[in-house]
Amino acid sequence: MGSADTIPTLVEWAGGTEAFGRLTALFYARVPEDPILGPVFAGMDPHHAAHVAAFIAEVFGGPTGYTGNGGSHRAMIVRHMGRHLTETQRRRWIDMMLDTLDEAGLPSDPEFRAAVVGYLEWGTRLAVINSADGAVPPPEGAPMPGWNWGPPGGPYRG
Ligand code: HEM
Repeated sequence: MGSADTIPTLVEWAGGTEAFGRLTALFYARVPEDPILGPVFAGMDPHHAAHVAAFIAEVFGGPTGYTGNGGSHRAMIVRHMGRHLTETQRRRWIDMMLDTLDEAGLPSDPEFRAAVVGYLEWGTRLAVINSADGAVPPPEGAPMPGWNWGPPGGPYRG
């Protein structure tokens, strides 16, 4: 974690990539029993939770655990294409993710949660758009998105 005069990345503030591993493991363990999300993720890759954790941690300023293992921004988008995700499914995904952030013990301070919610709104709405007919994937080599603290600028430390 950054010293008092440096701004930590969102991953550092959360306690490292492992915190996101905890989050997605809990989330995707629950998904099969959910009446709305269960069918969407039927046949999910067994490594799905770990891949999503690596992706989010990389976006949040952590190590290159997704692109360093063959993933890319484009590959992630392609995984959503043709799935025709609905607003109901998106909303359920984000609602469950917000509950799981609490259960997995990720930081609950206003600055961290504002940044995370902003990202989840952005990312889930893009997932829906990219899952619709006619979506065009980004080019090979398109950079991973990066997310940071946004307007609050960093965690509040008194
Ligand atoms: C911020 C939001 C999201 C992120 C960061 C994200 C991330 C990812 C990633 C990284 C993959 C590829 C995993 C791999 O490489 O194996 C993936 C696949 C997938 N995502 Fe998302 N996703 C998001 C939102 C959503 C939403 C809202 C839905 C549905 C309601 C969804 C449904 C799926 C499905 C069905 C797959 C394929 C799973 C499989 O068959 O293995 N995603 N997502």
